[in-house]
Amino acid sequence: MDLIAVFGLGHIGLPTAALFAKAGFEVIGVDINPDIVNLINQGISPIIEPGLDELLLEVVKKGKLKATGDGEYAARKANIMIMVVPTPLSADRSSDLSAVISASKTISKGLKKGDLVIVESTVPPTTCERIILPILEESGLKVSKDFGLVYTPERALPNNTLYEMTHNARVIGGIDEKSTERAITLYDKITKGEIVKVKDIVTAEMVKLMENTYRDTNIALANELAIICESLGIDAIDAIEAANYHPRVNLHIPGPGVGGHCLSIDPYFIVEMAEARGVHARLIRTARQINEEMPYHVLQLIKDALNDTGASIQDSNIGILGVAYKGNVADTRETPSKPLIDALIQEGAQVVVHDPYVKNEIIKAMGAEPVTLKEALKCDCIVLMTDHDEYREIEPNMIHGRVFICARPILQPEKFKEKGIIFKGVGRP
Ligand SMILES: NC(=O)c1ccc[n+]([C@@H]2O[C@H](COP(=O)([O-])OP(=O)(O)OC[C@H]3O[C@@H](n4cnc5c(N)ncnc54)[C@H](O)[C@@H]3O)[C@@H](O)[C@H]2O)c1
Ligand SMILES: CC(=O)N[C@@H]1[C@@H](OP(=O)(O)OP(=O)(O)OC[C@H]2O[C@@H](n3ccc(=O)[nH]c3=O)[C@H](O)[C@@H]2O)O[C@H](CO)[C@@H](O)[C@@H]1O
Repeated sequence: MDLIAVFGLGHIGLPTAALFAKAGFEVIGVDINPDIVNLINQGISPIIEPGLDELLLEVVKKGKLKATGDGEYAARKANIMIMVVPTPLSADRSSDLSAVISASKTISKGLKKGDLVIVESTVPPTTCERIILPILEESGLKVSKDFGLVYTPERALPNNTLYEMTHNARVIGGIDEKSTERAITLYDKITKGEIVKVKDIVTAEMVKLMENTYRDTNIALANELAIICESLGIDAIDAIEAANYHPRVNLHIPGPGVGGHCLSIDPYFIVEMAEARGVHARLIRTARQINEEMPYHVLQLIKDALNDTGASIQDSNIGILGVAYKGNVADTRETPSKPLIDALIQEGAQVVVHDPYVKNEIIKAMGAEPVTLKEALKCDCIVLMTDHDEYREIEPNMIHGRVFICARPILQPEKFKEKGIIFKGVGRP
């Protein structure tokens, strides 16, 4: 049986490694962070994800999954290498492929005849052929003749990762038929969903970006419609719900912006590649701009609501509910709460934060003071930014301040307004 090395033991790499280990493979997990390696070798997951704690403990106890910081050793031992390292944006919004380049160099040092390299990291189209392949060939081996190369996007939804990783359709595109077929046989061992073979590696890279761009663009549409509904004095959530009764309409949910390591980044990978070819991805770029401006729309709602009470941001304390990028996760990457907190602090507000999932040190690093929910609800102005389930239980009598800004449509405005609370929300009249 193939020995698999997974490079990058994060939100996607760790569940992937654990699932292959559970399927019976010997798996070596590689990570450059020694704390992550240590925790995993004790069977402790550094990531909060339903079902992962139990699965990890089981495969580590059985000796099926071992973590290491020594990538070269792992590459020499394994015959299948899966790359799931991060691909963030640089400050100028171009792709930062430094982790992909570094992992490719490590794999190249241990590459052997007959190996298969699989890329799962989300990358701009052509990255596998243009950047990863030449590094792998620095080994002296030739692709197709000596080793295989495949791109397969991961599309699991955080907070439902294990289910979606095994049940979603899996798209696979290889550098040649042999690579593709070998990857199909491999992923078939952990996939109950359909396996979709695409013609080439660039198509597979592009599929991933198209999916997230579709979602980001649709959320931008919902956000723009929400702002228009606010100006009309009508409830965008009611309107969207009614519109979605149409059999061919599926409007998304407006909110305070789009966060996470995927939707807020991946569309820029398309923009980057399009621009390099002289194509202007106008819609995709505009959608990003609309979503990135949403935290400042929330800021305006706060200002307007405080103004209604004769107060201002400078003399108010603000309680933010939620800094995770979405409900019921601990991930704060690209969270819309961060630009809002920055803007509030810059305008002189006292900012406290409650988040049941996010560690206090992460909240402090954002420049805010972590507090309990009870304390946050005592603030002059409360701003609900994340749709954690816990916040769905908030009742008007739990609130001490007069202003409640609800950036997610998870509470009924009327209930709060009836009690004299100034309630404003994205898309709410
Ligand atoms: N998080 C998601 O929901 C999701 C879903 C689908 C695809 N993706 C893509 O998967 C990739 C990984 O995302 P993630 O959310 O798992 O990231 P993550 O930050 O949670 O994990 C990445 C891990 O890789 C490690 N790492 C960095 N450089 C390394 C190197 N050179 N060698 C070995 N390990 C290294 C880091 O220490 C970290 O533990 C990204 O390209 C992302 O776009 C993410
Ligand atoms: C195409 C798709 O489904 N891709 C998924 C996505 O996972 P994700 O967790 O990043 O996705 P979302 O849940 O969409 O959240 C993103 C942000 O958008 C906000 N949002 C969402 C819906 C809405 O109607 N209104 C909103 O405002 C939400 O609060 C949050 O900030 O990318 C992963 C990595 O590539 C994929 O693997 C995974 O399949």
